[in-house]
Amino acid sequence: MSPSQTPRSESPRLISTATGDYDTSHTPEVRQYLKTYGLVPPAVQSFEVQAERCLKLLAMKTTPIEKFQYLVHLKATNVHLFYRLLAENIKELTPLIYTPTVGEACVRWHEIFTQPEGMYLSYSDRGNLRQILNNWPQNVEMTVITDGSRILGLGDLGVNGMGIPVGKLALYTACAGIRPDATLPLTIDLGTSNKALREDPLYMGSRTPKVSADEEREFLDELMEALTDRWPGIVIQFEDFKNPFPAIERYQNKYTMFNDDVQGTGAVIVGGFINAVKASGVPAKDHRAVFLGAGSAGVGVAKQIVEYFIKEGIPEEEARKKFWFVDSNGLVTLDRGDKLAEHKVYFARDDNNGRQYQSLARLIDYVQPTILMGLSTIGGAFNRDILTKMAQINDRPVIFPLSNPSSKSECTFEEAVRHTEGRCLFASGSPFPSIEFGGKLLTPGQGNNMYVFPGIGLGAIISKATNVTQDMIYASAESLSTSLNEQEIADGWLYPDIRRIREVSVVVTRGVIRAAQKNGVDRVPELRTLSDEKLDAYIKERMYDPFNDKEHISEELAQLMATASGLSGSTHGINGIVNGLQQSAHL
Ligand SMILES: NC(=O)C1=CN([C@@H]2O[C@H](COP(=O)(O)OP(=O)(O)OC[C@H]3O[C@@H](n4cnc5c(N)ncnc54)[C@H](O)[C@@H]3O)[C@@H](O)[C@H]2O)C=CC1
Ligand SMILES: CC(=O)C(=O)O
Ligand SMILES: [Mg+2]
Repeated sequence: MSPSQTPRSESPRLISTATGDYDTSHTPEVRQYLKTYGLVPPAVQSFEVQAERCLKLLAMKTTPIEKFQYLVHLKATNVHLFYRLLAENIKELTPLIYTPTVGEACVRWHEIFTQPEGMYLSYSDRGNLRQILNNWPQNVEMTVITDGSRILGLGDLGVNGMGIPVGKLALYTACAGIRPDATLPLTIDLGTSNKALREDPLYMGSRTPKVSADEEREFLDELMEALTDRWPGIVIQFEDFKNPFPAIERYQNKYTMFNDDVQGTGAVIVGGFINAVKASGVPAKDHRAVFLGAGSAGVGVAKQIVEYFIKEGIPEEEARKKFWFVDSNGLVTLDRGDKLAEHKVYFARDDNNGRQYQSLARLIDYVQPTILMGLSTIGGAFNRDILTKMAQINDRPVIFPLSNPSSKSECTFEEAVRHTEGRCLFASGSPFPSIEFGGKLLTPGQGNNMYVFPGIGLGAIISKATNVTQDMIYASAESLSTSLNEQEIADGWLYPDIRRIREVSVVVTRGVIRAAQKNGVDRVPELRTLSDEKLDAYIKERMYDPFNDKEHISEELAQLMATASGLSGSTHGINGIVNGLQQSAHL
């Protein structure tokens, strides 16, 4: 074919975002078809060659933020290549698009912004939300919403919080294969309590203080209705709200929604906790947990551990008493003299005999806990003294510093290992490197909701669930705990290798779908009769594969790609296609 020939068809073409059109892996025939012939350098390049260039470019960037920006650019210009690169390097790249780097990116969002990557809806837009949603050009299956009011452990960052929905949804695509063009990062601009941002000339949100709780509720009522009207079947994840409880209460039985910080975090920690309990050698009934931080994540985690204890045969009243919470005012007790937020009351102690504990160290002496959880946003709070105490009390202390990003982690992996003589059962919210200790290579667990939210979302989408029930959330935890392979179990890991996240997400998705069916909230009866094996195959088939994007490609184009690769009519994936491409000479 000569470059001057017209393409064989005007439409339909690759329509996702057209960002894959300039992919240098396309053959001359495909370029002709896409009308990109001559607009792309002549050589046809395999993914391996493309990846080599991307990784070299990434290595040339000296700071995490520069690397983050390069990956934002890659996603905007070649979405499939971005996801191929991410799939092949998930362990190395996740810290650059998610915690910890996304934390710094959000803090500096107003300085580093180059292009919009989602929707912004402001309080002043109320009354028109449904109409504004029409401006989003694609069909949406999954949205992540934040109001930016508690971004990781970094406080209220207003609309700078957009990095979080963008990062979470990139993981939805990378980990569970939700199509990138079916995701909507959504930031609602309800004002911010962050005065410095309000006064910064580069800040891109409203320069007003945060609206009241009543105003927020009215706005969210309109938004939830608008979203489900515009995209019936949409799954809505709430993320990083300072006070997430009213929305959970109000919407969980009305819409297909969940809150990731309360419910997703609870599930991921139960998933690892089940394995930690087994490894600790201490039966569930003998565990005692001290939590530093009694916010949405802390209470969400503890509530789900209570559910686990109950399933282990421990009565609820006894299970509830296994928790001691410390917040910024000390041990949470019923008689400490301040008005407790409603979510803390369930775990507030009434057996403290009037004694109030301000110091974590003294509380540890008093409780003698087997478990220490950190969801406090206080970096370094698990200091040498605290860790040493935990090691003195327990053979295998459970140490979970879960605050994000890394700077807010209550301790590092190295500190936990060193001060517990390598005996701790450890998971942190942000990743830490493996370390050598006592002649062994020790690898930390990452107790981050990224292990479950992709499967919760995909399970709800596939089963067309009317609601995300608590059983679906709990099922994600149980499924996660069973997803470790023999080697991971033998090595004493609490969570599976993140490099297997797509396999793990299939297991989690299946568990979530089965729970939806059990609760009768599913709307795809055909899936009920499938065996687990067949359901897994169905889930995998449904997942977007950046190496072999079959959707939104016309038959003609698919044929053209397959012909070029010598795989006519087959869907063997990019590797097959790439091998073919490498052999085909450019014109
Ligand atoms: N690993 C994971 O998957 C997740 C981690 N997180 C992290 O958990 C942290 C907390 O999140 P939320 O509970 O939503 O925030 P939050 O603001 O609702 O709660 C923070 C809690 O820490 C307490 N606190 C603050 N200063 C303290 C101090 N000096 N001593 C003792 N307690 C203190 C507060 O009183 C409050 O109870 C954040 O860093 C967040 O990034 C949250 C969700 C998921
Ligand atoms: C991981 C997460 O959701 C958080 O730190 O808020
Ligand atoms: Mg969060």
